[in-house]
Amino acid sequence: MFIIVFTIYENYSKCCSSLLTIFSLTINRKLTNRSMQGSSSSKKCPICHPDDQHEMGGTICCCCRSDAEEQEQLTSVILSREPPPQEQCRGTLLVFINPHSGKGKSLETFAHTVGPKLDRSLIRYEVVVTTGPNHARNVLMTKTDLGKFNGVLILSGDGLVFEALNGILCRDDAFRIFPTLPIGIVPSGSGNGLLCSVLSKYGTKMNEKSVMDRALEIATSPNAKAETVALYSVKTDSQTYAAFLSIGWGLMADIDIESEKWRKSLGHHRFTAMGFIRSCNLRSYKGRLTYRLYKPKGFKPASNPFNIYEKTTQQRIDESKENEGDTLDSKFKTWTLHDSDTDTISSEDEEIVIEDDFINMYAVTLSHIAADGPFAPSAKLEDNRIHLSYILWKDIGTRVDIAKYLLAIEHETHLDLPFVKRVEVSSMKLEVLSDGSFVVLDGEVVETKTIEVSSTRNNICVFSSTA
Ligand SMILES: Nc1ncnc2c1ncn2[C@@H]1O[C@H](COP(=O)(O)OP(=O)(O)OP(=O)(O)O)[C@@H](O)[C@H]1O
Repeated sequence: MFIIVFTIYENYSKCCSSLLTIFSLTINRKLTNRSMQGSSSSKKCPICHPDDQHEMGGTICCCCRSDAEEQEQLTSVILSREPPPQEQCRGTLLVFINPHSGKGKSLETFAHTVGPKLDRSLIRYEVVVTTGPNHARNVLMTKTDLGKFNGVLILSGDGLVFEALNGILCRDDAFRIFPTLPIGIVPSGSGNGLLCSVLSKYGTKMNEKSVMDRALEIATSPNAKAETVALYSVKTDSQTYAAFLSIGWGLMADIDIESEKWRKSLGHHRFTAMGFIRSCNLRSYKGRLTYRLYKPKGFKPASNPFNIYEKTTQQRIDESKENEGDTLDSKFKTWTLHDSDTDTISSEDEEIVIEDDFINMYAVTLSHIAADGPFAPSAKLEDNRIHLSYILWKDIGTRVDIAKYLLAIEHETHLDLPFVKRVEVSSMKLEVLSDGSFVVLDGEVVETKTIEVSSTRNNICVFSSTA
């Protein structure tokens, strides 16, 4: 009884705080609009004041301007900035801005904060404002001068990072580019697990402001460093992907995807609100999960931090070629799987198969999936093991257990609950045997009935600290 009351109370208070957030955002926007209206022109806006249309020359105020117009204006501010002189500049970034990510503030963040800071740091940039899904992917897939950049900066969430990496994966030089082209993130999306995992390693507090402040500092610093983050090979019914964060199916995947409609209004509170609804309306799904337990097999992953502006990507590629010699070139043509086919399979390496009714299956490769507590506290950036956890229908008592599980995630105690099974694996395969849920890879829905994930010895590099 206590738990029910407590659960309702906690969720109720969180819902209230979310409603307050919406309320304050609305008020804030109205106040901002009003103050801008007042200051912009003494003549009245012809849309706000249709009766005064006889008054010629009034400019349309910002609350009447469509989002598209606002975006166009911010884009032209960004594109018209004078770059620092080539001879003084420390390096160049390729920047992707998704104007619709999260609360839709990324253009504003770049125009007013990131751009001016990069200018002061003498860092040049080439900006791509993404016009829709696959824009960033196509640019990275086909760009012939990627080698001239010191890094890629992304103003969006994990979704655009995933898309960018999979654009690179389509290139012939993908496995040369991954470890030499650092990815920086300014958190503008609603899910920023990669950034939070990186920042938490250096003790940044996991709240929206601290994460944003630190991310801005690193993204615009001439002393920024990048370090290794493990990359995973994923095969679905029809495609191969590169992934860095998570594979979900069942409860948590549903919460993530079904709450997307509240992305703009609730921000990250959308997970709490949908979690509450879904634990009241619990569903289970039939599936077959096959995995192999992780063994280090002599692999010792390292962080390998380096200064981003000391060399361009091409210089880093050339340097690694010199150090390795041409004989190893084939290693950079495709994935280097952790469990190679040539390994002798011992009895401990055997695959374990579970066919059952699942409530949740969630596997992560990094510590954080969002800016709250870590989902897998023992996960390390460079380490290539997959932290798999799942809940079977037969193992839970009542649906209160699920509410307890969702609340426990915030307090980092979810993995200690008796009905949560967890294992560290080097490969896993999920076969979906009933409809109704989503298969979600790094926060993005993938249309498939089978998904196979393998640890690899490949890595990307991510902006992580300042010297
Ligand atoms: N201009 C655009 N309009 C609509 N979608 C876009 C645009 N540019 C990129 N996208 C797509 O939007 C998705 C952005 O996801 P991302 O995680 O970066 O942001 P987000 O706001 O946190 O989204 P989500 O909450 O869905 O994860 C990517 O899949 C990308 O392909």
